[in-house]
Amino acid sequence: MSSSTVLGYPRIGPNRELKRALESYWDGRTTRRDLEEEGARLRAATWGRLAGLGLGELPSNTFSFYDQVLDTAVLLGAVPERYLAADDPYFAMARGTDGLAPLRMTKWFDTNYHYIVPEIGPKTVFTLDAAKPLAEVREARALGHETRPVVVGPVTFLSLSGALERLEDVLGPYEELLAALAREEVAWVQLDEPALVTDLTPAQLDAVRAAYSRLGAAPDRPKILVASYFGDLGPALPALAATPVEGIGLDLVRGSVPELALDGKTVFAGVVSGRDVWRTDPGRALEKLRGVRADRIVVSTSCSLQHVPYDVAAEDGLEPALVARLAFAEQKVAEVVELARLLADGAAVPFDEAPVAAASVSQEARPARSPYPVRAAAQAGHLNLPPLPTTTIGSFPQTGELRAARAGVVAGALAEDDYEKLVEREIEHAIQVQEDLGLDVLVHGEPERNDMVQYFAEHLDGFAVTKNGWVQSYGSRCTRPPIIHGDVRRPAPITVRWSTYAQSLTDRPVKGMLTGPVTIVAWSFDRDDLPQRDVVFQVADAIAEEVRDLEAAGLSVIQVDEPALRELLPLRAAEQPAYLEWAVAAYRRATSVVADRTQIHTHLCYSDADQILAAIDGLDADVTTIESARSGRRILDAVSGYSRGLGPGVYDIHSPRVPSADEVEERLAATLKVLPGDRVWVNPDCGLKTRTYAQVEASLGNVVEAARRLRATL
Ligand SMILES: Nc1nc2c(c(=O)[nH]1)N[C@@H](CNc1ccc(C(=O)N[C@@H](CCC(=O)N[C@@H](CCC(=O)N[C@@H](CCC(=O)O)C(=O)O)C(=O)O)C(=O)O)cc1)CN2
Ligand code: MET
Ligand SMILES: [Zn+2]
Repeated sequence: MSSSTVLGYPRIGPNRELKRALESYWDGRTTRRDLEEEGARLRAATWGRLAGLGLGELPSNTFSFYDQVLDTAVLLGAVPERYLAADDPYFAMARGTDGLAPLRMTKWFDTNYHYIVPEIGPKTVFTLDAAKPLAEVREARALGHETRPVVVGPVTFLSLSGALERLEDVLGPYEELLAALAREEVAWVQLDEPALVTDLTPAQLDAVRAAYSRLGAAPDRPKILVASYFGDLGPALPALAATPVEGIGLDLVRGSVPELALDGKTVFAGVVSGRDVWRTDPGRALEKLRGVRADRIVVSTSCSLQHVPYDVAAEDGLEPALVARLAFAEQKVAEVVELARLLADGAAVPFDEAPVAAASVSQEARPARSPYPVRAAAQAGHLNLPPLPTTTIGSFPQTGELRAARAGVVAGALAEDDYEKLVEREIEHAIQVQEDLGLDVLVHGEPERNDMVQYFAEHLDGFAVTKNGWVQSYGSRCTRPPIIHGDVRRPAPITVRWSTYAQSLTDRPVKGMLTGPVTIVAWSFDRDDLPQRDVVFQVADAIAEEVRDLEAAGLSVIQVDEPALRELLPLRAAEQPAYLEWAVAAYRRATSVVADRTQIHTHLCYSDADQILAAIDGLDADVTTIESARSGRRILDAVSGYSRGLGPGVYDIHSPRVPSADEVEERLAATLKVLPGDRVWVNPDCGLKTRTYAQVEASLGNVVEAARRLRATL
């Protein structure tokens, strides 16, 4: 007999109820109690929905007020001492307070979800605090649902914390957790181990064996499901199979059906993708399910559904032909249930005719730009910038007025013309602020954009956008990833009118501002009938047209952002060089169309730029701005001697804190120790859209001041 389950479910709420509850609590408009109550309502609604759809086994503890890795740190008692005195230590770790920087945040594997990086030192004492998973189990039970609590497993938790050597110390609390769940008469627990699909070091592989041999030997415990996802387990599969754990979760969408017979195990077979929005072909899924050799099969999703929106039924603006191909979380749950039924019935289901499209990508090679020194000289003559030029990453604060106005246009309550006038006023304001502050290369501030990817998707053929397809990116922040369903083309210029309007207001250079092809595809749901590379190249050609038009319209500096370049890096090292080669080629295809005197900037965030430095160099941008404020030394060491313009961020924009001029000066001085003064740019870590104008003006004022002080010393 087969059953059905999902590894996790979205938690932001079908109408972003959690986002609103969090932000009103953070603003002091509601209490912690109100927030808890909203959380309970959302969990109850999710369990009710999953049970109503006929799902066999329900997960719990997949809800979080901020992030599941942070929740696991709390579960293990790994709360750094300095946060304990805060009013709300949990959110102090996640977001910081006036006097306290938050913990670092970074990307969850190759997704656009961000987790909080636990801070674990040699002295961190692990003590179990199982309140949250126990409370969720009881809460669900009171509603009539038995559940399988989900917790990040020890190997992934410690690998992401850079503290694998603490394995022995952390296993005690995990054992106590198992015992507590056993006392609660919980049948199964799910330990998430996505780190096992990456290239494991011998130490990590030993850790897998040690951890699951020991937890498997615990006397009183629920059955253990070790859930892997985002790829194949590789050598971790036989290692796990040799331990006493009862269940192994396999991603059979990214990974393949293993040869190994998993005798004595239950396989949670992830045949419904948690990473895309396409319906599952039942014929193919059944073939995979029938290929799995195990004692028992539970039909499942490839990973948590937290990476897809709630419900296709909430969309009324999409083409019916597209809707027929789509499955969001609700629809995916129904698919899992139906596949379990078909498998149990031994039904014969034919394959869909998989449509295989032909890529309409021109393969014509573009001439490379002149060597950097030639370009640099042409640009210096043309732009006439001071040493240590100051700039920003592109976005200025997205005001409530702008958001409300966009909502008004969508609702038909505000005329397009009035909206565009508002955007122009916003640009005038941003330019005025930058001139007053004395910045050197200005931006228009991106007020016309709801999001740096969705905005482009709305103006390109081949993309569909949703009204309510929100997916959590971090904390209360969400995106609506566009859906790529056809060949990408640019029917008309997109940003030119806003950039030229901004340039018309000032004598200083304004940077045109575009999102790069890799990032546009990475933060969209990709089509499933073309290789990703071909789709990225189509987008690159569309962006190249925009770059050409911006140059022709008189913009001398054009930034093409690629913050997701690192994100799409395959998890297995063997696949990385091929990816980096085409990703870099796509970027050059988008940007190599300009004259020498036009300066191309790129921007990447996230602190592990050092891992792909060769690729960043390969982009061949004249100026690269990167995040570095929270990982300063390491990044500076990595980029020392970089041969083109570089702007390591001088302050962290994720926090409302205003950096002092002294602090910025110190960072700049450190940068000048490793990079020649004529190459260094001065800028924040990333865009300013999540900040307020008051914060931005104060911070940038200090940045300009620090740059001036240091210029005097060059
Ligand atoms: N796609 C993407 N991924 C990214 C980033 C990014 O900028 N974009 N940055 C990095 C960090 N991730 C981020 C993800 C989201 C946001 C963010 O600010 N999201 C906004 C939503 C942006 C948006 O789509 N805004 C729309 C809709 C805004 C909205 O909520 N409107 C209200 C109505 C308007 C009102 O009265 O306020 C509603 O629908 O209820 C708009 O401005 O038009 C949010 O969650 O608040 C920031 C960073 C990495 N990944
Ligand atoms: C996540 S990277 C953001 C780049 C974009 N130009 C901005 O300033 O918001
Ligand atoms: Zn950024």
